[in-house]
Amino acid sequence: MRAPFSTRYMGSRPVDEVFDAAASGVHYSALRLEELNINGSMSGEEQPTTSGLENGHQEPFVIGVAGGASSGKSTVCKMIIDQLRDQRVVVVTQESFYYGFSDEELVHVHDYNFDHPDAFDTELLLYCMENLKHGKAVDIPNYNFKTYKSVTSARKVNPSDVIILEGILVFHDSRLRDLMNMKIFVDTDADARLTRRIRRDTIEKGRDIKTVLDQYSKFVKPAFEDFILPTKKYADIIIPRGGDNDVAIDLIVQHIRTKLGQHDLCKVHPNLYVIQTTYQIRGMHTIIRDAATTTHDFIFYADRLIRLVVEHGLGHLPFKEKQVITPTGSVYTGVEFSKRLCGISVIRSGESMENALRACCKGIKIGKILIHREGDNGKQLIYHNLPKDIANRHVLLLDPILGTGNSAVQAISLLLKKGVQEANIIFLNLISAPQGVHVVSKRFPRVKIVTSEIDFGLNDDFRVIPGMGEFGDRYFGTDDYQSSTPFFFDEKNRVRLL
Ligand SMILES: O=P(O)(O)OC[C@H]1O[C@H](OP(=O)(O)OP(=O)(O)O)[C@H](O)[C@@H]1O
Ligand SMILES: O=c1cc[nH]c(=O)[nH]1
Repeated sequence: MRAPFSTRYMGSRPVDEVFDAAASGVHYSALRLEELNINGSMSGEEQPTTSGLENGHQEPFVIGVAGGASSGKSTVCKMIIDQLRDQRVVVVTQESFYYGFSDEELVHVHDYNFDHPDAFDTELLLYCMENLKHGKAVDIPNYNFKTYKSVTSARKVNPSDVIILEGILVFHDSRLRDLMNMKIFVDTDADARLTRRIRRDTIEKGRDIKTVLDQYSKFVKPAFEDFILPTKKYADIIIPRGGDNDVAIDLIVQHIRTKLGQHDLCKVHPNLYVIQTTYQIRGMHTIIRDAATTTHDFIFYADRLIRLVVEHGLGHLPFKEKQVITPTGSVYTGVEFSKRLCGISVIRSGESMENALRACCKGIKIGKILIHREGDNGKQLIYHNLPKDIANRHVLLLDPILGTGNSAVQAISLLLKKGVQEANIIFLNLISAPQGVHVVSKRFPRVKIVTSEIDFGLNDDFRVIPGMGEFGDRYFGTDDYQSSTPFFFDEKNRVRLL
């Protein structure tokens, strides 16, 4: 239903206010990274804990791009699309959802506030976005700016890997916000927005400057302050200077690419679980991947990430329903953790994950496997010490890197030989290369792989790219280079010391 015409009128303000800076004067760096809470730890008798992080990989990645009129939102969208050229991207603009005018209403069109939330058919927009998010094609209306009429079912939009919803008020309705995986606010200062508006409306729309300034002071500026600016607080990323900010757009595209890489791999391998990324997780990865990070910091941040992966992995264990009586005498119906577990670490890097597992599962038995690297691509099993009753246990296999997958195949083959059920193995790691995921999943489709990031691939030395170098050397302090050692990347993207 179209909202009452009158609710979309607003009081006018004098033209001389037009040139007041609407920007609050608050300075933002290129990206405001939202800090998200990560689950803490728990303990208990060999008790795994569940993680709040979900593996929501089946749906398209929805990006909301909001900001004042003429702030450069469509330029930002275009730059994102251009850089994501190998992905299927669809753009939905909020402007398509303007209510059309009846002939009687057209008489008052100059008193109409096009920057008010009620100017849009938000219910229809929500319906379309929900359908696209669930993989269904939709018909998007077409609003004609010259005739002020709306044609329903004007454009068929097919579901896509990435959906960008762009418009001045796309963050206004919480139901729309909830559909978005990433929210970007284009934060261009008021003078720049007004200058662009004057240029666009006088040159492209043939309007005179007085009409443009009148509309700005009467509707555009107040609506920006009352409705658009207050939605900035919902943004995950704020881009100052809009499309001129190449650095911010590069970072956004890189982040989307990472998400989409994981997304595709998860579609192909239903046994792969990538913990849902947050800027906290990206921040920790940024530190451990940095060649200049000290051993001390590497251990600290690797440990934090390992803890998250362990918590997430434990969430895949079976459980039984259990009822307890609370101190209020009430019944709480909950679950009981599976008790028959063990950890198996692949020496030596996997040993770095033992403490996190012990911290979550008190008293857990931990066995070991040593696999020797023969050349770079061959692996040989050298030693193992496993719990005697391992065949009756769920096994959490610990190794922070899944590269070629050769070590994992050796380790899993041994576990199966010892009678462990394939479906009872959960392989926990921090970084997986797609090659390793394919190898392990093809050979052992029932083994669950839980990881925190999927990288691009392997280099000629079978090192994960971009990776983090030799995990064991960096964690246990046996790496050659220190943060002060100068290095460069050779033609094969390997770190070389000077
Ligand atoms: O998937 P892949 O190609 O087999 O590579 C992964 C293996 O490489 C690392 O161990 P590494 O041989 O570096 O030994 P370390 O843990 O003793 O440092 C890692 O801990 C894995 O075990
Ligand atoms: O990149 C790699 C590959 C295997 N093992 C590591 O530690 N790093």
